[in-house]
Amino acid sequence: MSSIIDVTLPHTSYNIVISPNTLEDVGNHLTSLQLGKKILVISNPEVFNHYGETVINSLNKAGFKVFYHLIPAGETYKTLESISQVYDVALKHRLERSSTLLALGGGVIGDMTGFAAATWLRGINFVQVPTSLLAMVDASMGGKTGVNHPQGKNLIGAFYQPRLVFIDPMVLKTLPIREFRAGMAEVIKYGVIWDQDLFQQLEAEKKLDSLENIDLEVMDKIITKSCQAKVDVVSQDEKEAGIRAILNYGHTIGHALESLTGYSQINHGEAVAIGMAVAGKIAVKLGMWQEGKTERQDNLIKKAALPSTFDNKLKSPEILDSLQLDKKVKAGKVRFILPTDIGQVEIRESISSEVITTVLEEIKIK
Ligand SMILES: NC(=O)c1ccc[n+]([C@@H]2O[C@H](COP(=O)([O-])OP(=O)(O)OC[C@H]3O[C@@H](n4cnc5c(N)ncnc54)[C@H](O)[C@@H]3O)[C@@H](O)[C@H]2O)c1
Ligand SMILES: O=C(O)C(=O)C[C@@H](O)[C@H](O)[C@H](O)COP(=O)(O)O
Ligand SMILES: [Zn+2]
Repeated sequence: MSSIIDVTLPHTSYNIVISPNTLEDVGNHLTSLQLGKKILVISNPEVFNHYGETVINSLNKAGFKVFYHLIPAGETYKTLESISQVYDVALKHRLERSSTLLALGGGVIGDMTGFAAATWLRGINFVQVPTSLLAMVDASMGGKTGVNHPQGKNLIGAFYQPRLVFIDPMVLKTLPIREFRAGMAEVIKYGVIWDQDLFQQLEAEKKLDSLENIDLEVMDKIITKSCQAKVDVVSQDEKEAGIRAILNYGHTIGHALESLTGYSQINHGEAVAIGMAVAGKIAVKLGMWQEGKTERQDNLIKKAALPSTFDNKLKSPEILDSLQLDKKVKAGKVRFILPTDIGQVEIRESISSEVITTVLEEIKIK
């Protein structure tokens, strides 16, 4: 069964279409958007080998003139250099203001394609066809686009909304298991910050560690509920002036771990899982929520076979330093998103370095 979530924002609106087994129809969903004829598909070789032909045939059938450009897979390619190559291809094919960049891939491809679309000719159309669980439930919607700086995650970017997000959950069948688990981290995040029903549904599942262990209908519901949670938040605060910061739960520490390890040792979802474990423990130390609730969160993290500890090669002082580059820093103060209940969080500043260091030391692999 397919479902549509409407995203209504002050200056634009678009649909998130969740439609299992219908990737070959993606072109038809674009015909009503009044796009120009040219579409440049941005993907990586892994994803393109699986789904490139289906998507390109579908776009051709719907009357579009299609080009493609592949960027090697991985977070280490989420750079300005990769964006520069997209510009060169856009120039070569004479993309116009009415042309479209279509992201076919995970969050790395989606964030970069969105940023290229936001900046080429000062803004051309952008469509998301997310293929990883993480991109389906989070990265493909809401308009955060950009690339990493060697010292800090997503430091370069723009808010730029897609015209359509088209999700076919069946493509998850080829997603490597480690990446499936990474997506589960953001799903668990929504349970903690926003949707206690989702949290309880995740608790009711025996396993969350692979697609094979989850009924397909349940998986579709998990994806839909997660998208709805993100849309509920973003539609109240498109550019993170306030409440949207809660979507950053687990990311304060998570992003620091990703950048300090060169974007190559732990993936984004793993970093967020560790970050949520840290945030839960900080909240307990501050008396904001109870040990039992941290355990419930950490059990979900474990059930998804995600990490909640990290290697002790990283020193707490360098992690504390890296937190200063977080985009939530305000007037020089680091802000954390901390849980107060299942389904509820608060934005807190002035958490002492001592509390953060104590928790970091507690959760390190000894
Ligand atoms: N813009 C946002 O709101 C937002 C939200 C969350 C995360 N992000 C960003 O998203 C990125 C992480 O995204 P990700 O977890 O998708 O990582 P990713 O894009 O690196 O994809 C993970 C891996 O899975 C492969 N893959 C993807 N779909 C596949 C499929 N169906 N079959 C086979 N292989 C497939 C990719 O080739 C890649 O090797 C990070 O850069 C993070 O910062 C952005
Ligand atoms: O959409 C948001 O807002 C989020 O914070 C979602 C996060 O899962 C995502 O990783 C986002 O890219 C992080 O944003 P950043 O502003 O901290 O780079
Ligand atoms: Zn994230």
